[in-house]
Amino acid sequence: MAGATTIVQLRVSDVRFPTSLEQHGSDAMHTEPDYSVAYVVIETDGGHEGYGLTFTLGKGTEVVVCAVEALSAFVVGRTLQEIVGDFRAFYRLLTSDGQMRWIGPEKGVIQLATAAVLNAVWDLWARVEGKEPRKLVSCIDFRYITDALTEEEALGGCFSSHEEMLRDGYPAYTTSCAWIGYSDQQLKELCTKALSHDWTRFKVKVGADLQDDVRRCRLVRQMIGPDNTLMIDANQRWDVQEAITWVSHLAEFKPLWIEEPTSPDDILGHAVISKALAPLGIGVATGEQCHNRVMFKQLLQASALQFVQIDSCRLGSVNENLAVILMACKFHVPVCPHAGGVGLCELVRHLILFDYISVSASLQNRMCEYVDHLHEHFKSPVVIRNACYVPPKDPGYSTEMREESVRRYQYPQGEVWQTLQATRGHRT
Ligand SMILES: C[C@H](O)[C@@H](O)CC(=O)C(=O)O
Ligand SMILES: [Mg+2]
Repeated sequence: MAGATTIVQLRVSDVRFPTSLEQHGSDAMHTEPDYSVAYVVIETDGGHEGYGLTFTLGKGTEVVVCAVEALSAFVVGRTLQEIVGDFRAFYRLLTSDGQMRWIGPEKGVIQLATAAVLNAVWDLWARVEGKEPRKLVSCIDFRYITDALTEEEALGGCFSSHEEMLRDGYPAYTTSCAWIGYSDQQLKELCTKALSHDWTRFKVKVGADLQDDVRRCRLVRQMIGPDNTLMIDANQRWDVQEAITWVSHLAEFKPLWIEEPTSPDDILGHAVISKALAPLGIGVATGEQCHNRVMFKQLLQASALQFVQIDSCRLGSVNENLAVILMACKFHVPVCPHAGGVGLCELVRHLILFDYISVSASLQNRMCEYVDHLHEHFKSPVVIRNACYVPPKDPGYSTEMREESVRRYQYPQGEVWQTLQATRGHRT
């Protein structure tokens, strides 16, 4: 790395997209999401910039913005070299401040803010220089997980060639055909279109009404045929026994997994559901609201999930995602990241390529979520070829948004929101 680079400024914006107008992103628990981000820009004295974000659903983004501002004092004035020279210590500084940790620790709003800030640091670092495995493992805080994974074990990973990824890409599945607010007609049209673009794996939102679920799953299964893959996602709608009963009614449609059947905090509940559904050939997937490595450790130790859904903006950035990817490998559970939202596909492709090239060296039962909204707002948007993620080429973590997008969608002063409020009285 060149000479010392001091971070002199951190800016954060509340950027919201009115996706609820067309029910994009809707599910049984989040019926009208406005996909949003707390968007962070850090600037160095040498004129370098790093970009970071965390994903939100509209209201409350202002709270995350406030938490990012509270964390900025740990970042501004430090050199990049100081931070990445002992990234593990810096992660701990951010998450373990003797006063601030009281509003976490490592969970909720403060953890989302940590992700946004650290994603910006990773982006800055990746723009400035390359990295090697020992360095990456040194970024992980092993506190609370050494009973499941030690640093020595983490260093002994498998390695695979990146040539295959450059040639074929990383397999993806689509969630864009079957949000809960979409009509049956929309489902049909979107499935037809996706099939014509070589998609073979489809996720359907369920959990609001059983008869609707039966009809929608039947429709999608008929559209995609018996050989393509179907997943279902309840977004935490049920109690444990209710989940087992409800999903058993949907078993005839042969879903590969039920995602987030119950509270994301209920590890033993997930274990009970996993055990009950295993004879039906249905696995449990969870993680998009799993806020730290310790929760994932317990889910893995309790055999409570069969698919690990890391999230680039829910866990404390790359540092924690690396820890979870390595633990999942040790427990032989495939990582199938959560993506979509705003920018999650852009970020997560880096993590999934790391999993394949440096950790698992396997594609068995592995695929990464894809949602086809809002990529146009990013400077290095995701590229999908034959239903696979194409490896990114630009330096950095692909977190940089287009300036015009940030300006137009800034909440509430951006012109998009001003116009919506004036013309349609869109709720704020
Ligand atoms: C509110 C979000 O759109 C959520 O439904 C996303 C999700 O569960 C998924 O992509 O999986
Ligand atoms: Mg989900």
